[in-house]
Amino acid sequence: MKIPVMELFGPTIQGEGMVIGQKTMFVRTGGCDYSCSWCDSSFTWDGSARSTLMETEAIVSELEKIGGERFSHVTISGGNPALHKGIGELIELCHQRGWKVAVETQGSLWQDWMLAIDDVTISPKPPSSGMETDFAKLDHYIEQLTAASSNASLKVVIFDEADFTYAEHVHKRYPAVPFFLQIGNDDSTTTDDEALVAKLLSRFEWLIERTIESKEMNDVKVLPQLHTLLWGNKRGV
Ligand SMILES: C[S@@+](CC[C@H](N)C(=O)[O-])C[C@H]1O[C@@H](n2cnc3c(N)ncnc32)[C@H](O)[C@@H]1O
Ligand SMILES: Nc1nc2[nH]cc(C(=O)O)c2c(=O)[nH]1
Ligand code: SF4
Ligand SMILES: [Mg+2]
Repeated sequence: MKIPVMELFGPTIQGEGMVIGQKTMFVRTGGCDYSCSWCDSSFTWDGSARSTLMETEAIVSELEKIGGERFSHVTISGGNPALHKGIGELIELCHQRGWKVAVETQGSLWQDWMLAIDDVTISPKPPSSGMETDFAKLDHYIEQLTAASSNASLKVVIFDEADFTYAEHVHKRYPAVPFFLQIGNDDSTTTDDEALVAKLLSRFEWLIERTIESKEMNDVKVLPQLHTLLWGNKRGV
């Protein structure tokens, strides 16, 4: 089956969430059912860049070509990878080669292949994104993953106080799911890395302090986007 691919890159490290630091390749798919105001990968859905329709075997060959034998983990992100049925076949091909597979999605669309993923990150969107969470859909998502004992986590990006309140609500609704807070990057186009890092570290400190204050947030992890601290807004890292 064919999948629209925006970019394939790596090996790099996973810069976010539950498997932060994990050496991994990335497959970034095209298209999203959301349009978050601060999306750092808006080229996947805003028409500014083109995807390439690729057979799953060709994706695997390309990963082998650019990553050689220097990886055993593949992260599928987007856009929303859950738009694409063909990813089930891609997961199978990766597993046949002994690679683990992670996915990044916002939890708005379900695919049965989600149950075959080794690390599922669900990132529901807070008010600052301009998107609205369909909690009935998210409930269903979490139920299916929990029933299958999937290795899943929730990750909420935080820009402001309203986002923090939203995150408290989400964590309270799904207390058994490992929960991550991630600092938001409000300037995902600047090339001034020094100023960007200074701003992100100061926002990170604010988020840590805010979390320390909150009695709803006793069992959470607070993280930056490690790749942004290291490489700024550079694409393909
Ligand atoms: C580009 S999205 C693609 C996967 C999926 N559409 C999603 O949103 O989960 C990958 C991750 O980047 C996060 N992200 C996007 N823009 C960001 C920004 N400006 N600052 C911090 N995190 C951001 C998303 O919340 C998500 O967790
Ligand atoms: N290094 C690195 N880590 C990431 N974690 C999530 C990413 C994404 O854009 O989905 C991402 C990315 O683009 N690069
Ligand atoms: S859901 Fe993810 S890819 Fe889609 S617009 Fe939001 S951050 Fe970007
Ligand atoms: Mg990213």
